Amino acid sequence: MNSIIEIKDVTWRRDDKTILEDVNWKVNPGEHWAVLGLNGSGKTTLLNMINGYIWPTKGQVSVLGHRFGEVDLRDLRKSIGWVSSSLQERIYANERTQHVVISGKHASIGLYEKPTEDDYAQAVMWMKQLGCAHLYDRVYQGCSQGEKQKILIARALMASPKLLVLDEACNGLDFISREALLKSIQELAVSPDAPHILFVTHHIEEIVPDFTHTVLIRRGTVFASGRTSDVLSSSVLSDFFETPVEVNWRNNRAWLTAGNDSSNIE
Ligand SMILES: Nc1ncnc2c1ncn2[C@@H]1O[C@H](COP(=O)(O)OP(=O)(O)OP(=O)(O)O)[C@@H](O)[C@H]1O
Repeated sequence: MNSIIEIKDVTWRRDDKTILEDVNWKVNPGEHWAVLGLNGSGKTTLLNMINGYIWPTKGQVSVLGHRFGEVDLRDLRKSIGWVSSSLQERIYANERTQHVVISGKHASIGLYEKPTEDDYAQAVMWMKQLGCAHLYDRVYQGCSQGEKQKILIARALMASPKLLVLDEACNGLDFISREALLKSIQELAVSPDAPHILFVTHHIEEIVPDFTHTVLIRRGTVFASGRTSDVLSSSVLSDFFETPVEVNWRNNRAWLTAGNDSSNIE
């Protein structure tokens, strides 16, 4: 497979509005990407396109080596895991954690078949990988926000996806829960046969070193993309945010502070 994702000259218009414009972006095998953009910049639209929920007005999309128009999108979606807040809201309140995880095997909400021994064994394996095996047999709704995210990631892994989209996975987490989740995601990223990860965020400090590459989305266009260490520089980000910011690297992570002149931040 030459590329995991290839988006060529893609534009998407809705009504009179251009939501994505001339987007070019390539994810190669072996890369994990952070997707960073402000509210309304077009990240979700781009993800919806990658998952085949919307079709480009212009340009070409290939995902996991399949060109849109030449592939059954329902089949393709089986290879894509997606964890988002909208999924969080759909899980049944009284479901046990291991059953939430097992439901990922067929991407269903709830279970329609009696799980096999093998299903339970796999659920435990993925819960261990995510550092949440201690939550086995707990009621899902009783888990904390960070614990729920780990369970939902384990759920997505039950289908052995080749691409895993984590959409604002750290939203609503306190510092400790956020760091615990990021640690689990990093361990997943370096594990054998790890899926390619797309980590969508508003926050630079969530971009851990295993996200080898970063794409910056602004107003429906790719502002910059490339190796994370190159993209997350003070000069690139000051241009991106259109206000001076300073990036400090600590433990291979970029930390952002407003620069001298923060008068543009309202
Ligand atoms: N179906 C649609 N019809 C019209 N406008 C849309 C549609 N989908 C998205 N938009 C608009 O496109 C822009 C980009 O939205 P999108 O949800 O992709 O941004 P985002 O980067 O994911 O934002 P956030 O970080 O706030 O979730 C927004 O202005 C949004 O209102």
